[in-house]
Amino acid sequence: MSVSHSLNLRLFAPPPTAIPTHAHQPPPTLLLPRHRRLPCLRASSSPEILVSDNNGVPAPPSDPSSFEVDAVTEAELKENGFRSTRRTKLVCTVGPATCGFEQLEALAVGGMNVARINMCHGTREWHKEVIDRVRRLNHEKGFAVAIMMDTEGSEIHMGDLGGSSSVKADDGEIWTFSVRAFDSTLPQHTINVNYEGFAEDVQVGDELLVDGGMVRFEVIQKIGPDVECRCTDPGLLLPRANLTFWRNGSLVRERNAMLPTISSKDWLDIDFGIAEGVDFIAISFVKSAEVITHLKSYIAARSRDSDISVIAKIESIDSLKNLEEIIQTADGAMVARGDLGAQIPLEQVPAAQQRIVQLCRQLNKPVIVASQLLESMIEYPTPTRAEVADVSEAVRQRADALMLSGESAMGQYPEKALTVLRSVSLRIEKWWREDKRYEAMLLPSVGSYFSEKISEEICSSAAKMADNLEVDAIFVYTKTGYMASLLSRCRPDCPIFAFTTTSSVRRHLNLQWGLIPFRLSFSDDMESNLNRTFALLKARNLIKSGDLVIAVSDMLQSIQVMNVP
Ligand SMILES: Nc1ncnc2c1ncn2[C@@H]1O[C@H](COP(=O)(O)OP(=O)(O)OP(=O)(O)O)[C@@H](O)[C@H]1O
Ligand SMILES: CC(=O)C(=O)O
Ligand SMILES: [K+]
Ligand SMILES: [Mg+2]
Repeated sequence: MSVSHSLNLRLFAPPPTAIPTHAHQPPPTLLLPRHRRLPCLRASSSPEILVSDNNGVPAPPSDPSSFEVDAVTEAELKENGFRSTRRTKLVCTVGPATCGFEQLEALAVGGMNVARINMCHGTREWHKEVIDRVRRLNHEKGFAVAIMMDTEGSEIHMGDLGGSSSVKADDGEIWTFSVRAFDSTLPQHTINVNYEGFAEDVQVGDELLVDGGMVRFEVIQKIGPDVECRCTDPGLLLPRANLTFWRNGSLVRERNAMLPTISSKDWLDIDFGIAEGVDFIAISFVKSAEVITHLKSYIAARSRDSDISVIAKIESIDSLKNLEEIIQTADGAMVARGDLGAQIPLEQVPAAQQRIVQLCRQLNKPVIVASQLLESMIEYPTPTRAEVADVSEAVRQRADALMLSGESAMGQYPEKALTVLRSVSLRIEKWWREDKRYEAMLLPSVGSYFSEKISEEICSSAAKMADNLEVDAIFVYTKTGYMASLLSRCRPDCPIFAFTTTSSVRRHLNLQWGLIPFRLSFSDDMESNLNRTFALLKARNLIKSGDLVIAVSDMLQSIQVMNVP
């Protein structure tokens, strides 16, 4: 059976026949089976994976076989079929444990969708090498791994540990926190602090928290630029770990509230990110929406055709206060639980996470849940049960992406940690589909223009139809990626194949839930696009005759339901 039904909603150029221009108007036109009327394009003998340009430059539209999908997606689709592809996306922080080409390749093969570089650590030259390697990987192997640059932000943190990757602080030990610049090696039990005003601001009796309480000290004495502290909660000190100090049970933040969100060093890093053409810039310690607006206009002025997305990291009390407008202004958000847990009581972090994830979905912005998902795997090859439960909860909340930090940057088992994220995501997604455990979420309209509202209606209808008809996949043809994001937002049961014309949009879509992005040069003629896609996918055994597909497009604003011929 090869049946196709189509509903076309055209806003700007209505053809002579009566075509409804509004969802509330007369019933959709049901056209006759399409593929009987159409010659199916023959698949070229073996359509090559088009090597990615990786700078967002579309492939020449004249190339008829231009089609880009990575080997891992391809293998996954072939092995397990559409239904069991992973919907939750995975972000890996790249550090000394994973910066080599083979290590990066292993992560890409393991499911890394986005590589994060943290400008708190390493030099720009180091980061440039990582970016170049990821680019090469995309170029040579057809991956679409996006690059996210994370700014340092101007919070108080420790310095490097004189070359050590970590140092143990034991109970009762006396450590010196100092703003002095030591020119040779650090004296024993001494930690550098980056903030000049540190010794002035802290008081004897204050509690000093490293990484939000992973290690705790009590301030016992101030001697000029040095602050002597006693370790009260032992643990591992990591280079450049964040520091907060607490007095009478509250966070002391008058001083660091004066520090700018984007420091002068951050601006240089941002210039670097723009020059390198990273896909996402994640801004640490965002306090208000203004800083996002400011950064976006800076990026726009610096690179006119840049499509760098700005991700707001929610990791401070102020960001929670201004949450809605921050998310509204940004292109996405990160639940940065590491620092967030240092600013609000730990028991409030889960509720904050749930609120941020829900709000992002309502506002149609991708959201990443980050930090300590598999913290114990920095040292051990298996996660704790509690960590698996935490990952499951983030997947169940249907966050767009999960992120590894220390686990992939400097841990001993980066690939194993990624495997855990992948297998837990797959299992929970399956459980949730089979048991229909999700609560329906009210998704308010987000578009400002009528055409955007039509797109929203089309996508929510298509997603609902896909669930009710149990289709195998939704195909979306989208130049900007907007229609794909609207479909992803509906979190349908089936995967969404997103066909887009540029590598840059393809990489951006790689952060969003349920999207399998392909680069394909297509035309405004949906019938020929569909036939070409079917031919290309069939030639690679990615789909087969009879698969039920819903296709939508942002050029035509249409919905079509059909069996693959
Ligand atoms: N480029 C790098 N070079 C060296 N070490 C790194 C690098 N990136 C990360 N790390 C190590 O991995 C750990 C965890 O990384 P992560 O990106 O979470 O940093 P973080 O310092 O906790 O800051 P943030 O709050 O920005 O996440 C770091 O504390 C650091 O020890
Ligand atoms: C990711 C990050 O910055 C944090 O958790 O603090
Ligand atoms: K950072
Ligand atoms: Mg942080």
